[in-house]
Amino acid sequence: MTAPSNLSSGSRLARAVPFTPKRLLSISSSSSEIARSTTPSILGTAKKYKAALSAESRLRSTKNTSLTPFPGSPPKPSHDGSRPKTPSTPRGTSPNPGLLVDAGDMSMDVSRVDPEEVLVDYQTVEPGDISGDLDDGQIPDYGKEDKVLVSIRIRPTTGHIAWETSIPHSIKLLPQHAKTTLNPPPEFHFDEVLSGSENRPIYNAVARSHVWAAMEGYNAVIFAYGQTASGKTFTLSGNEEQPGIIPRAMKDVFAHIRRTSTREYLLRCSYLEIYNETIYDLLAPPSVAATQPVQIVGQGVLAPLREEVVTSLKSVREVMERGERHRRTASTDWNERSSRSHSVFRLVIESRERGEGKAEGSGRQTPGMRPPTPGGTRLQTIGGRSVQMSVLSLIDLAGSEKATSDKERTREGKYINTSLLTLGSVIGTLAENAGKNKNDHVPYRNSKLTRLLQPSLSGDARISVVCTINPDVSAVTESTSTLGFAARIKRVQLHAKKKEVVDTEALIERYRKEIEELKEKLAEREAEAPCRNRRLSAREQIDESKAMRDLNARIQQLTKLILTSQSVDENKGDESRSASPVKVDFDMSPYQLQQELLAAHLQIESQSNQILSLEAALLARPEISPDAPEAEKDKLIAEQQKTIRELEIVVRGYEDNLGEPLRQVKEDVEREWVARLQAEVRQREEKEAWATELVRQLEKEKRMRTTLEEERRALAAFVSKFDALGLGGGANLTSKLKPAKPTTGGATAVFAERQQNRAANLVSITSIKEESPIRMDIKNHPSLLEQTPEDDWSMMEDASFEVEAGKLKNAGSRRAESPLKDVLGRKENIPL
Ligand SMILES: Nc1ncnc2c1ncn2[C@@H]1O[C@H](COP(=O)(O)OP(=O)(O)OP(=O)(O)O)[C@@H](O)[C@H]1O
Repeated sequence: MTAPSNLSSGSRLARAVPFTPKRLLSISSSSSEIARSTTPSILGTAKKYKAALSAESRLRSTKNTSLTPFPGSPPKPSHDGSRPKTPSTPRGTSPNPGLLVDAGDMSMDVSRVDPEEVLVDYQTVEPGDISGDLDDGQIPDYGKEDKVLVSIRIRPTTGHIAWETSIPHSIKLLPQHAKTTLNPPPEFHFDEVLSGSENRPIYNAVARSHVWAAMEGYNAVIFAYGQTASGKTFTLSGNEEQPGIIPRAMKDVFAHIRRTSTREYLLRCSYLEIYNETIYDLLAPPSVAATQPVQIVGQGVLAPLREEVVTSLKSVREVMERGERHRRTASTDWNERSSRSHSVFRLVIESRERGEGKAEGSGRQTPGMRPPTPGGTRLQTIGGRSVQMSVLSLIDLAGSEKATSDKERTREGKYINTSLLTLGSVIGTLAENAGKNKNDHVPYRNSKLTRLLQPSLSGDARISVVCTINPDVSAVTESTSTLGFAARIKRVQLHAKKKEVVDTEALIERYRKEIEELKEKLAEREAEAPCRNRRLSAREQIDESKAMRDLNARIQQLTKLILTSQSVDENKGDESRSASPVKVDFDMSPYQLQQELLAAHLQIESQSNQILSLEAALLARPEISPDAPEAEKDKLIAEQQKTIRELEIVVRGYEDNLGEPLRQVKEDVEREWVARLQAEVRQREEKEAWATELVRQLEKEKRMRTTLEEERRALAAFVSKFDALGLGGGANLTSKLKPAKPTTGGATAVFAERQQNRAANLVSITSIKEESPIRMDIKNHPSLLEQTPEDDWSMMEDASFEVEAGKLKNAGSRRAESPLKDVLGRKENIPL
């Protein structure tokens, strides 16, 4: 299906909506004097909502039955001049004094009423509150819990349409309207793409699931975003014929209560606007609102903020009407009644299970006794019935716009555009963080709007966004920008959780009761155990003891839970806290925040230590409550004494039967091993002494061998010299001197004799070795003199090192008288 047919078939299109910007009555717009009453209140739907309106409201609704004039048609002049003036006129000087009186008369300020008296349940909802097309009996599907529900609403136009839509999910710019023909224009896909002037399908598609989620305990936010005059207010507020999301949501709230017979509700609403970066309370008397702007004091916590308790659709209507009257709207070049501020309608829904009868005597406290913390629950947790709390926020953003011909409007437009730009960059960063799993800084603080939305945008709410666009060719740039915003917010990740405040005292009481019951059961089983075990098979006995162990484990677990709940209770201060208790003040300096964080860390640490020591103390103490009967205490003491006696017997038996023999064995073993160790040490010392001696001898013999070698060489030189001189006989000398021939008794003979002596010496050394303490077959081994120092010593086994000290000594002394020494001693006799 294509857009033109679709868009032009909208039910309201018979009354074509010219969208071309027009200067509207420049005098009235510039003077900011257009009465608000020219626009019918969205709540002026007396015919549709059956509940009766107050006389005051009726009077107003009869005045305001005319439809919103479409841009282009001249605004109706103010009849009574009661319209609150646009910003140039302070709100406190509203010319309608009746408004101030109304505010006081009709209000049910939550701080002045007893919440227990204004509870709503299925019995108190009037059938008229839920009649009509909403109560169709279908409970909506909540959709994707972790994603923002993003829908596009295309307003009808009589102009030339630039967009092609494939209802219900996609929209694409017609190629001929694209800035460049290089790339085909992108196709955008959303959860819903809707058109036409019917508000009911819009509500069902984009809001109903979120309203129900809020009733079930989730925070929910529904907001409209788009260019000025694209239909945001029409979508959220609607008109008499086409009530928008807010009135339909309120009707659905009561429809939900009507069909939930098990719970009772406390509903309170507030209405505020952000105008030129200041938050104003639309429900406070204008003089108060003007002088005391609302501050954001913590995550989603606003003060001072008037909250009105509502008990019926009629009361919601009255409250909303009051707020609507105070909203700032003005005629601009594009919209006859343009919202000049962002408006936020909040409904705080608290609920708990319905109890039996009234709350008297059930622990409830009179209002005022315990002042509620800002952002905390008003409803008390009674008798273990926890309180669920959620906030439904319905936000009509001001529209982005170009500079107008009016100075005041241009100034407002700057603020509007800046806060929308900040919203865009916050959404962009959140989308980026979600897509790339990053944690980049999100600039929430750059505008009041984003600060207000921070808890929701951080993921603590279910969010539905309706992006309204004008499909006209003249608005392609703005519509493309709106679709870009819609595409980005679709990527934001949510993780909204139900908020529940638990009545810890009741919980602890419940745990205590369960422990008592379990202990009784355990005692019964233990008492029966002796005779029962005789009857049971081995298998059954195992099962039985497992069951006992399970009972014990459950008792331990419950006792731990009591401790944890108690410590939570001690820390909760003066008010039951919600499950999301962290309230950070945005205006704190980083240093203050650091200090807070440090203090919180220390507190957590000391608490966990406390829990651990308490657990240990609990485990160590006998399992009996202090207020138990004396007989029970005596019984426990007797049992403990019996256990101690048994343990003593066991210990004595151990001593008698095992202690003594074990000691003897130990002593024997010790004695034996000490003797062995000493022997080993002795042997090792002896081996070391022998090795040292051996090394010493080796060195000595090496020296002797060197001396002998030198002597042999000297002798040989002497002999050859001697023979050369012919002194030894037998040698033919050719010299004049004619040396004598060596004779048989000459030097050669002396040399031969000396060689013989040397051999004899060697034999005598060998004989010394035979007496060595080393038991080895020395005949088959070379003597130390014939060995080089590098020779392998490893052939000497340990066994051969049995030292006989005497032999070693003798050998030593004999070696001192070795014949080698004779040879050396006779060296000087050798003729040179
Ligand atoms: N879907 C629609 N069907 C019929 N009329 C519509 C539709 N959408 C918007 N209009 C009409 O167009 C005019 C401008 O709409 P509206 O005031 O809701 O725009 P807006 O986006 O809230 O503008 P602003 O940002 O300036 O407040 C109104 O007269 C409204 O009745």
